[in-house]
Amino acid sequence: MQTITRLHMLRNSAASLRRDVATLALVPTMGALHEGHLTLVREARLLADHVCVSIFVNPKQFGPNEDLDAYPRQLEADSALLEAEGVELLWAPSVEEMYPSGFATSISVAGVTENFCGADRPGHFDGVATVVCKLFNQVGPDVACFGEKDWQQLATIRRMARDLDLSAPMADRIIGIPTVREPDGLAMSSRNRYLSPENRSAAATLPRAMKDAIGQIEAGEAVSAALAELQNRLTEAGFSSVDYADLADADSLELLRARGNTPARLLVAARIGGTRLIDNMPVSAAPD
Ligand SMILES: Nc1ncnc2c1ncn2[C@@H]1O[C@H](COP(=O)(O)OP(=O)(O)OP(=O)(O)O)[C@@H](O)[C@H]1O
Ligand SMILES: CC(C)(CO)[C@@H](O)C(=O)[O-]
Ligand code: BAL
Repeated sequence: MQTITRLHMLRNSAASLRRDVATLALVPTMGALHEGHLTLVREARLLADHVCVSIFVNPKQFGPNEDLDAYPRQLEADSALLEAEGVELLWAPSVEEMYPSGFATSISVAGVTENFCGADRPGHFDGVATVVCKLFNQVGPDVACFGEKDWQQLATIRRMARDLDLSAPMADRIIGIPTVREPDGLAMSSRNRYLSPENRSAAATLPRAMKDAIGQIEAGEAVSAALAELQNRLTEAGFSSVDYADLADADSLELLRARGNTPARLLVAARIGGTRLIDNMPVSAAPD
């Protein structure tokens, strides 16, 4: 595996991997890799001849009081994991390489970013869209893989790719990979390592309570009652706040007050011991 930190070298290496008819998949990450990321890498391997993984802790998607400085950085350990997966290219630019002095452009996607993390983290999705557009242009992948764990992020990137007619990758080659979970159901996340053992065990209430709420909604119970019960269970388990717990149309992310006849998603963000956890799960459409 080649590790590259300078853009002119990336362009040569990515171009040479794509020579002939070979295809290239990109898996964008912020590092601190876990099985969720490695699952994306394995799926990417099935979709293209070569895989490039990017590791870049993107300052533009962190708010002023968020964990940019504390975010785990472990390039050597990550590199060894990727090497073992047979990844050909690791793109690990510095902040200066990604955002040279004078950098002045931002991509803003309306609509899908309006609620949920978009409302709680102002500017977050502008930062994500901007860096992902740059990563696409830098690497020029045929396909790119993202986790469904970050459902709103995936919807934002797909919207951007459609709206800007991106060709590397085409919007329909932006692939969502189902959330990889710990044995107790908690979605894997680099931020789980912030949790104390006590909070880590309480955190498993999140996916359990979400599943139960979905069961109630699918059985015909009022959405508001199911969501209220979900919030109570999180509070009882030791979550200090619930940033949001809502039902949305799975594609547009418009809020739904009742289960409709299109696929929906239950999305939750909640804090425990200072750590903000997010999760989302499908809610099937109501039968006609
Ligand atoms: N448990 C998971 N299952 C599937 N994909 C995942 C999982 N966790 C992260 N990903 C995906 O990996 C990619 C890189 O995510 P990132 O590096 O931010 O990791 P993360 O674990 O989500 O970190 P954070 O704790 O910052 O949210 C994203 O597309 C993300 O959706
Ligand atoms: C897509 C991403 C790599 C952009 O920085 C990041 O938001 C992430 O890791 O999910
Ligand atoms: N995986 C999402 C990246 C973030 O929370 O900034």
